[in-house]
Amino acid sequence: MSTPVNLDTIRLAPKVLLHDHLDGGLRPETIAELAAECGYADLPHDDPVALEEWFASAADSGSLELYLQTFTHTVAVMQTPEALSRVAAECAEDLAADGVVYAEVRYAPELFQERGLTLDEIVRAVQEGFRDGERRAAAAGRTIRIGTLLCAMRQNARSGEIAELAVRYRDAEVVGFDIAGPEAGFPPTRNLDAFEYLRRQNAHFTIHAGEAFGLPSIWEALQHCGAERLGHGVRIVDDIRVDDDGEVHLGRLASYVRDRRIPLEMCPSSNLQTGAAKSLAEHPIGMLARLRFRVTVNTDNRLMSHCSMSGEFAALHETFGYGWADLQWFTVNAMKSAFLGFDERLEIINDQIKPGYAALLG
Ligand SMILES: O=c1[nH]cnc2c1ncn2[C@H]1C[C@H](O)[C@@H](CO)O1
Ligand SMILES: [Zn+2]
Repeated sequence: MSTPVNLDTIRLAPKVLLHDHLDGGLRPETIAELAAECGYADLPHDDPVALEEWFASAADSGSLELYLQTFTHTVAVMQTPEALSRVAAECAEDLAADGVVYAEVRYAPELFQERGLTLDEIVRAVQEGFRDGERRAAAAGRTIRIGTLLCAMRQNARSGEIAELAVRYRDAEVVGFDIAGPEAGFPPTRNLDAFEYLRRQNAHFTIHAGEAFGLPSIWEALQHCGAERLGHGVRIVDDIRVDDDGEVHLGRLASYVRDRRIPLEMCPSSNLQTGAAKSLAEHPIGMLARLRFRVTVNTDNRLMSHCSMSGEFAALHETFGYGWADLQWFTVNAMKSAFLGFDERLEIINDQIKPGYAALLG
């Protein structure tokens, strides 16, 4: 008999997460402790419970720009190697405890240089933290593997340096590159040199696009920059028309995205906060999944968006009625789209994902 689908059982299901920001997923207690240790006095609250509520409500702003302002406080307490390693280790532990078996976690190294760390010191500290967290998760009976994506911030002009950094650490579990930050006014083509360099290096990258800005940003990300995946990509629905009789028409860009199986890193809770979608029921993920786009489900920022991978799956189950077969489909989509080698992706699909869902399906 099939196991009922609810938050507790979803936690047991193997899950894959491709879009999660390291500086968007700190434990509130850790923020409070790190702030006290490093003398950061500008936290809106010292109490972790109040802090947790503050992040979720401040991020629930209706605009990406306001949402991003909340990161000032997490970034402020992540300026030493010890703090970076701790945050990374806890991230791995928390994801593993939620049943995530493979995650790609991203962050922008350039944000952690306020106290003089070099980019290499930052990457090494985070990688050590992830390895430590993977070991601690294993000791607690959970298997997780974390790949890292390095982000360049769209509003800065350091994408070349960060792309080189990602390539330098490609054999140390840095699996790719991304650009993040405010979308309007900062088209991805500003970073063309970095993307061309990455392509010459046969390196992987995704681009935040089609979140706060429409189709032109998706088109540029794919056709000018060569992105392999789209961070969010929700606005692709602007190129899909549904007639009154229900007939669906895909424009050229939407067709391209679906035909080429371009993975969409969709982050429903985050999109509700930034105004990219009005409600989960109206979120384009429903239509895009129905049309069999390569949809993946992600958290974006577990702290600001007050969510978890299991929570996102549970909300989708409640809103769209998705069952285990659908949740497995999202998970396999994500694993197929990961920036890990083909053989390693296949191993996780065959050894962890399929048996995990088979047991739940009964
Ligand atoms: O959803 C997002 N869109 C664009 N940028 C984002 C989003 N979530 C987080 N960021 C930014 C803020 C972080 O400081 C940075 C790197 O993780 O990425
Ligand atoms: Zn993001």
